[in-house]
Amino acid sequence: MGEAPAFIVDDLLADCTNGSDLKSKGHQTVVNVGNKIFMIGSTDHESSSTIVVKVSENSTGEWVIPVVLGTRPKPCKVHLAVVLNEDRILIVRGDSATDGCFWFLEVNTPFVREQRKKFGTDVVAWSKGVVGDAKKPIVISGPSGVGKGTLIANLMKEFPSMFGFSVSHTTRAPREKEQNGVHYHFTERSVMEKEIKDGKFLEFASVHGNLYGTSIEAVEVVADAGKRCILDIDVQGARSVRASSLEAIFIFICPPSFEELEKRLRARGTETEEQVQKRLRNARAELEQGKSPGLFDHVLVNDDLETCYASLKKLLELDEVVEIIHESSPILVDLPKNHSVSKIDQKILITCGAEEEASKSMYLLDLSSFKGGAPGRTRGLDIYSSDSWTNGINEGEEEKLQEVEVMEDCEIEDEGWILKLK
Ligand SMILES: Nc1ncnc2c1ncn2[C@@H]1O[C@H](COP(=O)(O)OP(=O)(O)OP(=O)(O)O)[C@@H](O)[C@H]1O
Ligand SMILES: Nc1nc2c(ncn2[C@@H]2O[C@H](COP(=O)(O)O)[C@@H](O)[C@H]2O)c(=O)[nH]1
Repeated sequence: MGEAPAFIVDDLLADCTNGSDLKSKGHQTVVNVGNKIFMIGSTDHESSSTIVVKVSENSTGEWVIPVVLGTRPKPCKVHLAVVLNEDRILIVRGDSATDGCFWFLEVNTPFVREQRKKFGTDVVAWSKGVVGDAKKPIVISGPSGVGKGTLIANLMKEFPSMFGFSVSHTTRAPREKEQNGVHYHFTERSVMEKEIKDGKFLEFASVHGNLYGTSIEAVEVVADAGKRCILDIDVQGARSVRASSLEAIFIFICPPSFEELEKRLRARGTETEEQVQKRLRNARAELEQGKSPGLFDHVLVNDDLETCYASLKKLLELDEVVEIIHESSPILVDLPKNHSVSKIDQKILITCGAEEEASKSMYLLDLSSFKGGAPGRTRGLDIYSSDSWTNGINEGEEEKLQEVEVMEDCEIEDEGWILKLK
């Protein structure tokens, strides 16, 4: 039997208050997860550009605003909320195309639990849902001067619509041809330290005397553009990403010899002698760490550039790919206030329009193979509209879905914030 969905406060208010002024309080949903209640949405008196989250312990009834991580969805006229696996809440925004429609509010995932310890307070994290199975991000590491940037530039040039570069933050000064926002976000140390403290970074490390880091946004921007993200980060960063929930492919690039590495670094001519010495000292340690068991999935030796690039393309299964740019046409989920939702296993059926309406439409959201999550996107969602939804549902499940109780009677207490099941 499926779980009951969250309560849509607006709808409940409409059902239960017979037009009292409680109805005018913006759109919020209230959901119970474990011993906590989450209010998601905004009220008329909250002029926020994003959906607000409040949390209350069941026992206290007092609302607090938790630390909210990740890019947040903008408020919308109507949304629905469904608790999934007791650790995240699915939010379906009513007025967006599928690429901005599905959001996950993580309330007790491993990432959130880890952040809660770090902040010493309640933490929730947003992760945008991505329809379809976007390919895993690629982490490329290796000592300075080995040719990571050159290999990445080749990939981006040959497959511009397939790959996007994760633009890191750094406190180092820009080189002559480097552009802010393209090669790096060049940042003051104090600003970057504050942003790290605020949880904006997926990973960061002190590298050759400067601070470098990948913001969550840098990775999300690439995913939003429908591209596969490439991260050029040092071994410490790769270790942090490995420990995070971002599922990626980890590739280590080695030089053919230490002498050749030194030659390339000097020939590049971007560092002072002192900096070259420092980078070479660090390179010895990085080459050792590159061998750490379980850290890298692939090791490539960049001796001849063309050969190494061909090997990189082969392991990314691009050796026989010719880039074709095609536009996808997303399904538009038009979620009116008048909707209902049912859940069975990992499938969510959204019915728009009243039962008796001839024009009612249905969407089936299949979450059975979702992956990833905060920090970053939740990938692998499938959506079927009423014309095609039987494609996404197994034999017998259609009947089971219809058995699910959609709404239950409720009582409103405390101006509609706390809802009690009868
Ligand atoms: N296979 C190769 N053979 C010879 N030179 C190479 C090869 N690959 C890259 N180079 C050259 O080596 C220099 C360093 O390359 P690149 O800047 O790509 O290294 P990197 O690993 O990105 O360094 P960093 O980590 O410092 O950013 C560049 O001048 C580049 O043109
Ligand atoms: N941990 C991270 N390392 C990063 C990041 N961005 C770049 N790097 C690594 O720093 C060194 C030096 O880079 P350079 O541009 O100053 O030559 C190199 O190994 C990069 O891979 C990051 O966001 N996080």
